[in-house]
Amino acid sequence: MPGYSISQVDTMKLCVVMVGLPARGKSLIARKIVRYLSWLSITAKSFNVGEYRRGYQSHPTAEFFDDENLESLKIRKQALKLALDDLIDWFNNSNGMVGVLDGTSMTREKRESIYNILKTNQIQPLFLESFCNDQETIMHNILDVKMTSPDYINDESKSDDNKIDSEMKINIKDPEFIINDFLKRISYFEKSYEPLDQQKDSDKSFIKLINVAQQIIINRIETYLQSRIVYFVMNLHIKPRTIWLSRHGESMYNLEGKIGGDAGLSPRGLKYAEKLPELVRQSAGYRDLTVWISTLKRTAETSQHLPYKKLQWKALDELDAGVCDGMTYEEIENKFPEDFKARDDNKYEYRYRGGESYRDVVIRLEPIIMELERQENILIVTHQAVLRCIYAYFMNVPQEESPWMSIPLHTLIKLEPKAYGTTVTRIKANIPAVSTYKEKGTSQLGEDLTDTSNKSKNIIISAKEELFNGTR
Ligand SMILES: Nc1ncnc2c1ncn2[C@@H]1O[C@H](COP(=O)(O)OP(=O)(O)OP(=O)(O)O)[C@@H](O)[C@H]1O
Repeated sequence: MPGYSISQVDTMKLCVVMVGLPARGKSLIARKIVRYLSWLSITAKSFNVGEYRRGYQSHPTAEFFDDENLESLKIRKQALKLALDDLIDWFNNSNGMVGVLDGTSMTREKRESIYNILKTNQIQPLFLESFCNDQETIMHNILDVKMTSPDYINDESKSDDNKIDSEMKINIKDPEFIINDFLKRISYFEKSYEPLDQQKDSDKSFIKLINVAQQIIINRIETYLQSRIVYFVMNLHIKPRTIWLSRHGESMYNLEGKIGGDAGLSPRGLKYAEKLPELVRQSAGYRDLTVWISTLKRTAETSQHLPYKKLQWKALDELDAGVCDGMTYEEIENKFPEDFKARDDNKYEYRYRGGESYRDVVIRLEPIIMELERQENILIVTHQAVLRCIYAYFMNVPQEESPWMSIPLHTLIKLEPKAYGTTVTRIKANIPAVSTYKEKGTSQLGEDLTDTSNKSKNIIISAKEELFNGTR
């Protein structure tokens, strides 16, 4: 049986309607909401109105966004209509639960019309405005994401450079042009912008983020799902940060092929613990960071030489194998053959007798993810299954694939979340360890490194690699 999840709490379809001027982080927030909800098994999808508009006008200059330009106004209205149509289709035909309409929804009149269309289709609207008047943040955002926006960058697949150049009559890669053009675009939007207002919009459910999360106004938050979204967006920040992930060093149980338990480290595991501070220093420099470990001995031993503040989290403990705790996979296959097969068939949902499933682990990790969103530089030393779940959140790995990802021992993984993706670097310690990877359909441990057909297993392996030799 799948565990309890927030997806079962509200049955109502919900549409988050983004509101705000360009370069206010709307798309970024929209994508993060979708990633967070999908990780919690809530079917979510974002519909970006700009992408629909690009179907008609791929490289517009600022004047395209002038409301007095009737020709382009028609195109913009059409793009919004197509995005809304697709969103409603998705709710009706793909069991959608939370859709995000990622446009600007500048005026009260436009929002009212979106509100009515959604209500007619039994979809609950939740407006989410990112309001920002801090010029430094706006300029940072333009430099961060708009210099590489498809609006300004030539799409190779269209390969008609001359046409685009003549349409825009500019050098599309000129940064100064992009900044000025984008600022002009914003000024056109400003002419009609009507921010959400506590009095005028008092009948609507809305969240208003002011200057990232300096101030937050919420209005008519009525359902559990809405309140989860409020809580999530409240915790987002835009400061640069890095997250390092490491499994504990090789344990005595790992050597014996046993799962679970609370064993200490093997001699090679202890060597990894000794090398870890150097590995981290090499990657983090002199940044201050906090180390999060589980309550199990092997993570405490692994982190013992790290010269940083440490926090223990029960939620970071390894997936509970219930009655199979302390057994080898071979023993499990002999003693519980049906369970062994059931787990291979659906590893995400399978719950060990008296223990946990991956889904259960995800649910207990939610506070960890929330806290990670709030924090800056964190190193997490934890266990294979837990690490897979955390990695899946940052890298948007689908549930059916995440339990099969390969995360080897004695390897430090560096995640750098950026505006539109996360950079991964894998740093090997060069200290041998057993493989604890179990392929589907066998009880033997070890990876077939020549087999490149298993997409999920290779997700982490394909990350950029850095071999650490301690001499750099
Ligand atoms: N709450 C926020 N307020 C201001 N900036 C933010 C916020 N959240 C994220 N950002 C920043 O916004 C940038 C991403 O901008 P994004 O493209 O998502 O803006 P947008 O509002 O969707 O713009 P457009 O309307 O042109 O599509 C990133 O640099 C990110 O750091």
